[in-house]
Amino acid sequence: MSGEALISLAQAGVDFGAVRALRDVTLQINRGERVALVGANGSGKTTLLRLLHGLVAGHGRREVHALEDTDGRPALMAMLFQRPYLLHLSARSNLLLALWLAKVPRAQRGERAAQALERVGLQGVGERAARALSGGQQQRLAMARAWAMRPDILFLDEPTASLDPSAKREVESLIDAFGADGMTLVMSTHNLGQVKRLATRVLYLEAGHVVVDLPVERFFHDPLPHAAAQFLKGELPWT
Ligand SMILES: Nc1ncnc2c1ncn2[C@@H]1O[C@H](COP(=O)(O)OP(=O)(O)OP(=O)(O)O)[C@@H](O)[C@H]1O
Repeated sequence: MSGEALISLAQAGVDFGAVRALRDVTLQINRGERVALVGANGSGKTTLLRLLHGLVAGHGRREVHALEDTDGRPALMAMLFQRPYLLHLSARSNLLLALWLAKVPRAQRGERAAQALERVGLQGVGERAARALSGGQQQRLAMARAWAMRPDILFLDEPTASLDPSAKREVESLIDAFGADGMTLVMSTHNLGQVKRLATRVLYLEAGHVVVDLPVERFFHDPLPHAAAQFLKGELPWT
């Protein structure tokens, strides 16, 4: 149900040796939200994505909630990285392999892979080598692979940072469409225009701490703490 809690963190943190990458994070990701994580380099955005996904061990409490409309199944998650990790196989075989790893029955894999390629507009290149596709196509293939898993939550770590403007637009419009389909999105980005276009809620991180957590329109209009305001004005490094 829209608005129900999917993941909660309470007093959560992550240390890498002596580096305190995240500290004292208490928040909830709710169904249907599109959350943007912003902040300077090293502020902890990627670590927060990884902690929410469960890819990194932290301290404090992390809870993945049972969904109301699925007999108590916990939310399914997928992650998209800045540079997609694709194997030296055809685009279609990359999808088939992911479906096999996800234990999708063999009889369904072909159809699911074809649907996923079509969903991202790559139906014409299924037999081409994945790594020979353009950067934008590779990212769309990674999105198809995530979509094929039918995740409730998609985490995206700077998904358009290494793309040219036209590929960026294509990937952005797919992210937007996934959100419109009801997928909950949590995305780190250095692109404030993208935040305006895609997000409903913004978390601003500073030195591993979530300093601002606001609906997107308030983030761009409310008075913010000093460093966050400087960041918005482009006076802090964020490229
Ligand atoms: N595997 C790791 N081992 C040691 N330190 C790490 C590791 N991953 C991240 N860090 C440190 O944790 C802090 C937060 O890093 P993180 O990558 O989460 O920041 P970020 O906001 O995503 O940065 P960027 O915008 O540059 O991607 C940084 O000081 C970083 O150097």
